[in-house]
Amino acid sequence: MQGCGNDYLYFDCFAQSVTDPAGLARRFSDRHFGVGSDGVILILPSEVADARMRIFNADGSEGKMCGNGVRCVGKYLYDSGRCKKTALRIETGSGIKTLQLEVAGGVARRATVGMGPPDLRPAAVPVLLQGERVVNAPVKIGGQRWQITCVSMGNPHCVVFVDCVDELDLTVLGPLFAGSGLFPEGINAEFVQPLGERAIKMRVYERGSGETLACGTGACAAAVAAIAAGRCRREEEIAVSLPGGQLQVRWGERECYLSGPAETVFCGQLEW
Ligand SMILES: N[C@@H](CCC[C@H](N)C(=O)O)C(=O)O
Repeated sequence: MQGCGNDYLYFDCFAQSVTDPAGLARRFSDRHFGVGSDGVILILPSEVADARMRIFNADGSEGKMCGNGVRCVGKYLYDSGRCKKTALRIETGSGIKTLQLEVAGGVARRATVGMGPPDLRPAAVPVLLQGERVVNAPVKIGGQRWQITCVSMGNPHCVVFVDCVDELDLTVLGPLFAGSGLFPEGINAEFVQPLGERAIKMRVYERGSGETLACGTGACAAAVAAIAAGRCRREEEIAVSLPGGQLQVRWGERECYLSGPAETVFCGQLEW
């Protein structure tokens, strides 16, 4: 399934167990020698919610949360009949997320997720700035000066505002940020071009997967950073344009809400 082109291989673990999800992700995420994906997501039974999800990046590392993935998990639960409810609760590595599905023609097409409160003082902030609110903080990465805003959406994000995202070479910049030594837990780096008070355009270099067509937690982090930096208005829903499509983010009183599509690409069986 994919959400704005952020594609994962999903395994229904209600009826089977996957013993080596990290190895599976490394083997089958490869776009030439595998199936091709940004990683693997396991859909598991939960004792406290309708289901539990675990996300593994393409390099086998485990993430705590995936905004595009959790929408697809909701779609799978509904479409497969495992949980025929439009209001769902999914357990993730960063807590239980609530989902509201939009159904048309008998299948779930879109979902809105309560992503939890953003944290502008995340534990995984750059070592130099630990404990501080990191908004437009000056740092030097790759011999160049940048202003970074750090946001945790259950996973770590570093947001940088730029004039034009299309001009950037993320295959160079992404590894520079990741390898800067500032982010002990690794980092999802979002490069964001403000488009007004209610819209931003962004590209993302994800921890463990490289550049992806979209990142749900990243879209929330970017919108929160744009509001914190005074570039967008908190009262408005923010349209986030990504290479794979558009997501909507609203920073409500208590938490962030992420809305966007969820689509099935194909179903099949893997022999491994
Ligand atoms: N693409 C995801 C985030 C996946 C996990 C991330 N790479 C990490 O390691 O934190 C999303 O849609 O949020």
